[in-house]
Amino acid sequence: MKIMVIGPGRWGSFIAWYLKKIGHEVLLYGLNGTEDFENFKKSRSNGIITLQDDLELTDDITRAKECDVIHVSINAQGFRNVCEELKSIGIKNKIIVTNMKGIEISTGKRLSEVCKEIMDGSNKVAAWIGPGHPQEFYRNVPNCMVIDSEDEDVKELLIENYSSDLIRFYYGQDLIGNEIGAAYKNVIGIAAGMLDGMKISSLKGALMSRGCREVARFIKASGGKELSAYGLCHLGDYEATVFSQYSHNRMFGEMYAKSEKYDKLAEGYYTVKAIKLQADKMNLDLPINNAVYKVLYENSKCEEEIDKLFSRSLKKEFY
Ligand SMILES: NC(=O)C1=CN([C@@H]2O[C@H](COP(=O)(O)OP(=O)(O)OC[C@H]3O[C@@H](n4cnc5c(N)ncnc54)[C@H](OP(=O)(O)O)[C@@H]3O)[C@@H](O)[C@H]2O)C=CC1
Ligand SMILES: O=C(CO)COP(=O)(O)O
Repeated sequence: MKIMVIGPGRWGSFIAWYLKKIGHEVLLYGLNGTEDFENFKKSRSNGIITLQDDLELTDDITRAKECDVIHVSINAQGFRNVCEELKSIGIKNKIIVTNMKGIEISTGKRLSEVCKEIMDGSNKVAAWIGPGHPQEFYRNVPNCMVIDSEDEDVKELLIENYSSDLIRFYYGQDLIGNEIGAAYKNVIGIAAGMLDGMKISSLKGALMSRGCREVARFIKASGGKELSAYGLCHLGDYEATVFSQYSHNRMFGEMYAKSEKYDKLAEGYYTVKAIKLQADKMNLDLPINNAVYKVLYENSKCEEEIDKLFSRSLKKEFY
């Protein structure tokens, strides 16, 4: 297949490298003058991966018209603008794959919903999510991921063409739950980092268990399947987020707890706000999201929020 990947960052560059490695024709699109794209133009490397010589770099978005599939891997809050741009150049009859984890703050929409709202109805949308860091894949450590879509044929086509001994794809069965679970795990990752920063990492087991229950409640209230909280897109992504040295969200949380600055993209910082706004509208009890939100947006101290979580009324485990 001929494929464009939009976003030459940590994950987009890996997606491009991977798709090229398994035999597809790949264009990696970036904006001139941005650090990641300029580095690839100069050295074909970002310090994590080195792109194949015949993987084409382009700054011409209209070349998306030549492709069968368009992947997008930028910051989730910027996705609407990319959809508008693709629409403005007349993109039709393509498969759009979201390689991002987030929920739009201004609308509370999942990324596939944003895409469907804006793009021409002839396009199909899919989400490729689940655990995995480029640093691990690049040293040939395999992982299991998910491709989900409302369109069964698109799911089939992508999974047939993208599976390899490096990535074992599972057929997603709940686009709502999988997109929410993938986005929410970054909030849990920030909470995990805060525990590390406070030197109380032993609470991560409780965080994972209570986190899954909280996410399951939010997924159910949003029309998805509770079970998806326990699938690859959420629980299955905890090792890569709650424990990994490579997780930007975990590292952001750790540094925040230590009052240190972190300048890489941590999607959970935005997702926590999107979820808080939705939870307030839906009158939902999401204590971990609420605690992280209070720390990041209302100047509460991590220790104060832990105390509040522990002094909540006693509950049945599976309420
Ligand atoms: N296992 C998985 O599924 C993983 C998923 N992710 C997800 O991937 C997404 C991206 O994360 P990550 O790669 O770490 O982020 P990065 O910040 O490393 O990469 C984003 C890149 O997109 C570029 N960009 C932003 N806007 C545009 C635009 N309009 N057109 C072209 N390029 C643009 C950025 O340029 P600039 O430098 O100017 O901002 C940057 O190079 C996130 O949603 C993250 O959650 C990440 C890792 C693993
Ligand atoms: O989604 C990821 C791993 O699966 C990447 O997580 P971070 O953005 O926290 O590094």
